[in-house]
Amino acid sequence: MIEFKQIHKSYRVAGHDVPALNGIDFQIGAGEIFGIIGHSGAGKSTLVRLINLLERPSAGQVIINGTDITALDAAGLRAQRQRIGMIFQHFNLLSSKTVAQNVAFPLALAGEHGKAQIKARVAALLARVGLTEHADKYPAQLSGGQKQRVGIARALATEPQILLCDEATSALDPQTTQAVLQLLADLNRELKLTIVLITHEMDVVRRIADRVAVLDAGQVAEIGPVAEVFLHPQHPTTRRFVLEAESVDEGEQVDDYAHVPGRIVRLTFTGDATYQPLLGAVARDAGVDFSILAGRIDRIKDTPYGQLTVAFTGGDVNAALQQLAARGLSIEEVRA
Ligand SMILES: Nc1ncnc2c1ncn2[C@@H]1O[C@H](COP(=O)(O)OP(=O)(O)OP(=O)(O)O)[C@@H](O)[C@H]1O
Repeated sequence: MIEFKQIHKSYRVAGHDVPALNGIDFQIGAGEIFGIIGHSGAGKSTLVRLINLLERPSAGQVIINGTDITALDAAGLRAQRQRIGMIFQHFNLLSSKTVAQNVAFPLALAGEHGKAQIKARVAALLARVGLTEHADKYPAQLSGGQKQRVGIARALATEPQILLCDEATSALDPQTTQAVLQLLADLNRELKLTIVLITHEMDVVRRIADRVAVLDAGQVAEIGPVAEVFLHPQHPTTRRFVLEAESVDEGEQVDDYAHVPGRIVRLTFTGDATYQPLLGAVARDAGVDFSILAGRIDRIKDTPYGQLTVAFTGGDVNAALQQLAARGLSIEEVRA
């Protein structure tokens, strides 16, 4: 478990303190995939770099599995860092070393492994990330997705319990992003690896994270299970991220509905309800008509969800909405 306790961090720039984090106080559970999302300058990189003490807090504590890492001595910190892997947006591979040598590097650095042992471990890691036949190539000969797989294999070499991902898919195309996220999700399950990923893309969080914290100006604006935060965003920053992810312009949409008669609501279905014919049954029962103005069915990690914007006319609309709510749908009024 990773605990941030009353973290403050400022940078000293030209004689002035520039605040980056302002009272961060939350926990990340062991084995979780935890997303940290925020706009540029929100403090994401600073926060994630506190976990391996690439940055030190100005005040507060970072506690990992009960140990206050801000209080460790140099040897303690070295040992702690081996239990934390990190991958980066631009991969940070050594260009003069082969794929296998890049992956072997942290093992050689740790100094605890013999040559044969390193060779076997590197082979196993490369097989796991699907790069066996690229072992002797140099980074420049690989695609972006392959480079990030090398980054992942290298980060996992010392068998860390925590993997930090700093915009790890931001330089990749959508298809490659999907494959790398799938690999991270599989590794999380297989190795019970805790994954902390920072991103400015809600879609990355939606695909693999269990929980998310939305950072805004150095503070946590919103935190919770991804489905909750994504489907019912409370903070304006979160709403903006969700709308970006869905390519929806809410203002435009409401204007478009100006000529649509009836009461307009947004219905959110999750889990099994997503595939049930609830809307038709309830409409028949309450004697209302409905027209669907917008809709999507998608997944948040493994949970299917549907969101429909619907205009109800005629009959007893209140009764229809009550019935839908009773069946577990959540209902937001778009226009009364
Ligand atoms: N080494 C540094 N020296 C001075 N100021 C810094 C340093 N690193 C970050 N900052 C400042 O701290 C604040 C938070 O930066 P940080 O890089 O953590 O944000 P971020 O959310 O990761 O942004 P981005 O997505 O652009 O990387 C910003 O105001 C930034 O200018």
